[in-house]
Amino acid sequence: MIKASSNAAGLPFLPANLLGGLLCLHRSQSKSGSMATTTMEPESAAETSVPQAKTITLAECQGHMSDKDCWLVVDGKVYDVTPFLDEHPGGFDTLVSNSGKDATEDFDEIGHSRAAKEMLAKYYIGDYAGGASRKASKAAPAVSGAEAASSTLSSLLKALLPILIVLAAVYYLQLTQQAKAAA
Ligand code: HEM
Repeated sequence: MIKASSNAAGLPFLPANLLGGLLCLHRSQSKSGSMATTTMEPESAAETSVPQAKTITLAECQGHMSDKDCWLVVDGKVYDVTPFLDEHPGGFDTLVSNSGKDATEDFDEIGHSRAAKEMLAKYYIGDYAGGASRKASKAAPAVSGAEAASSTLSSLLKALLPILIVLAAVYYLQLTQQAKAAA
């Protein structure tokens, strides 16, 4: 049985301690979650840097936005589609107008065939420094089990918090009534 203690103002410590403990637990969980991410980063960077892909920034891509020199980004990768401009069944202008930016959304919206997706490899020149594009960033949370577990715990605590506050209030009222009855 857990006993409640009182401070100088006669307030019971138990609910506050209970809540405080839970909040600390929550905080330490989030901290360990972020620590895990930072400590794991160099490892995964080392793993991915083995093939030594060139990283290309958005600014670099923006220097290649003409019908003579055309770079675009699809799914976190940069493609120099200059030799393909005249062959593109969707027209060279669609490629030029999608150059110098992340064209993933437009590329996907067209519903390009598997053959078209396989053609991409022919024009690959490096990885996009702007980070994973829409498709890649959607897939990322699914593979991170630790992050998913941490967010589940976080939402569980958020759901429990109002209940704990109500319980603490009821408990406090009971104690004050008992104190009044005893007086
Ligand atoms: C490097 C990137 C790209 C490659 C290799 C590529 C390749 C192709 C190929 C092979 C087709 C023929 C249809 C198919 O097989 O799906 C096609 C059609 C098409 N593409 Fe692309 N494409 C690229 C980027 C883009 C982008 C960024 C757009 C922007 C909207 C675009 C718009 C279109 C359109 C409108 C068609 C015609 C679809 C139709 O007539 O039904 N493409 N593309």
